[in-house]
Amino acid sequence: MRIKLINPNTTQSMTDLIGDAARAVAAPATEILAVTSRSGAASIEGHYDEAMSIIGLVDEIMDGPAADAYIIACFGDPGLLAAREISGAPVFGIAEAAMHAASFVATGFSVVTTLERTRIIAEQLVRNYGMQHHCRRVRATDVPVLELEKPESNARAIILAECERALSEDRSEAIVLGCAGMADLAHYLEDRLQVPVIDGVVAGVKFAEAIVGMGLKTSKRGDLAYPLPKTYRGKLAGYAPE
Ligand SMILES: O=C(O)C[C@H]1NC(=O)NC1=O
Repeated sequence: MRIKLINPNTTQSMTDLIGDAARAVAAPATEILAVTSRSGAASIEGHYDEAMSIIGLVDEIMDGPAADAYIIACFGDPGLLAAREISGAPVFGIAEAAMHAASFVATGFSVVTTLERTRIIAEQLVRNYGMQHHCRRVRATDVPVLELEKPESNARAIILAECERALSEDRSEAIVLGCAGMADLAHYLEDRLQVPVIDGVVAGVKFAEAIVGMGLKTSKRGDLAYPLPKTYRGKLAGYAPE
């Protein structure tokens, strides 16, 4: 099967890191196609960045070789429901996938993400996904997304310390990494924390393999049916549903 992993920000180095994490766990028969959005923000850190990322995400679903499943590799799961509308193939957001994976291996988990403003967005996702009974707390580290890959940011140590506080203060038994750019930290953290540390990229790949393997596709009844044909005007005229 082919899984298309879409980084909706426009930073290729993050896509490379995400693709490596996905390929490390993909089954031998799974092809991982990791792509970077061709339009939008270098990093997605807020509602406006998320909104502006959706056209680039849609382009990646509409263009190029068809995939058996799509993964939105951004912890805000931007455009997840719109992507499910336009795709027959299953679409996964890494936040939703990571939270469900954590709920299978721990009674309670904490999310450790980047900025305070994305912490608030992640809290909204917890409620949207019905994870209030499993997620003990969402924590911010104040490490900007693009600083994660810079050794001088000391991101590893900062994130490890926040995870340790989560285990001691939140009564959590697992950690969800709240940014696709943390995908390379899961083993480092798990070795030191001795609890499950879930990266949504990995969770997304394995859930995609399972759902596709079950022969399931996105329901085209109700709100996830293909968009209604209509006229679009202005800059988005070319995106009119046919
Ligand atoms: O909101 C965040 O901090 C995480 C989110 N932003 C981004 O560009 N990739 C992400 O996973």
